[in-house]
Amino acid sequence: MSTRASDDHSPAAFGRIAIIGAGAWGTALALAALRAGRQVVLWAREAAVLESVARDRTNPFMAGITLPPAVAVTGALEQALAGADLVLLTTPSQHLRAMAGQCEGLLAPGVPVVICAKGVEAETGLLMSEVVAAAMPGRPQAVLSGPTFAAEVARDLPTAVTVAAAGGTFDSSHLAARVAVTFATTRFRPYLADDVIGVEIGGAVKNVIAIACGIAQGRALGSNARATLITRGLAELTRLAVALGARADTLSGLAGVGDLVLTCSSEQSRNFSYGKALGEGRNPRLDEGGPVVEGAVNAASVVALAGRLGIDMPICEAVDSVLRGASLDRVMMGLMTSGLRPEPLAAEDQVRIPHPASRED
Ligand SMILES: NC(=O)c1ccc[n+]([C@@H]2O[C@H](COP(=O)([O-])OP(=O)(O)OC[C@H]3O[C@@H](n4cnc5c(N)ncnc54)[C@H](O)[C@@H]3O)[C@@H](O)[C@H]2O)c1
Ligand SMILES: O=P(O)(O)OC[C@H](O)CO
Repeated sequence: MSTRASDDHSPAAFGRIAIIGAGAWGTALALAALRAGRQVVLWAREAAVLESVARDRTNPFMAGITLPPAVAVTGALEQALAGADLVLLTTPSQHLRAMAGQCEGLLAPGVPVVICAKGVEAETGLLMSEVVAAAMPGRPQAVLSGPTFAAEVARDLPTAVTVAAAGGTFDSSHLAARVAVTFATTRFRPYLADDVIGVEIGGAVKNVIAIACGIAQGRALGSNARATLITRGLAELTRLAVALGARADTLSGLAGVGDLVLTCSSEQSRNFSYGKALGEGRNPRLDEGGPVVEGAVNAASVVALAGRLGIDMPICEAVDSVLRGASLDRVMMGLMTSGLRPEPLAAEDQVRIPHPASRED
């Protein structure tokens, strides 16, 4: 049984949490909040989820877990938000704007939201925090990210996350600090950050890199290839984050390296598994209404965002090309034979030596 971590100087925890989106992540976070002693209402969009919960307290998005009666589940958004003092937005990235807009019309002023989706909006190239700022003007917001397979959180396996919110020192009124104490237990440990952009870019881009690692796995390219993709993937997401105003060291934290390593190393990851299927020469389907594969949905928007900023992201570009139908072997050859360059981030744009095996340099 988990116990709540608190002390006399703790920021005030939020008491009643509305979780908007009963996919795997919303379901897992509902259990985490309940274990931390909070009242929880989970909003489900699908009739099939509501029927399944009514029948035997299970959720098709989270196999093998029985929801305790204390997690209230409803299909009525107004009911879910009534009396909430904190709202978690757990819908996938491309639906966040619409859900945030619906919530805004129903939610009391000043109630903060926590963004739990990882991605970049396809139509606008905006980060999730920017989407929410547009859909919920002036509303306090935080981002929760990090290495978190929902199924492990649901089973109460030890997990650490990053909670980021803007605003200087983490005093007791800081939103990140309040969200952290709301969720902290002996099995779920939040860390605080104020670099919202860095945290968001880590979560959005690692999904694309995980597809590349899955492809390498499916192609049996070996462990060296995977370590290279993770390391050079980190260089890519750090470059993009810094260009957007983030701090490079944020990307060495849980929401950067932590999530990148997790997602790039495990078939539990939907992004990694999707890439593996591609690498094996299969044609995996992205089912409307099925489990979300954010990297496949977001590769093009990450590449477009990087392009607008003039940031070189060869691995993300390679994944985007493969998703558009380019030959895997040609794309891999392109990655291996691009110009030779220094490794440290700070110097890598300064020198580019033509690769002897490439006719394009
Ligand atoms: N599953 C995880 O392990 C995990 C962990 C951390 C973060 N996340 C992130 O959380 C977000 C949600 O992922 P998930 O794993 O809970 O999803 P999921 O694949 O388990 O479920 C799909 C979700 O999409 C929702 N959905 C489908 N169509 C919709 C629409 N038109 N409008 C609104 N909602 C719609 C469904 O209701 C459901 O909540 C993603 O951005 C994901 O990257 C997931
Ligand atoms: O299963 P994935 O690939 O969507 O990854 C889930 C989480 O983002 C891991 O932190």
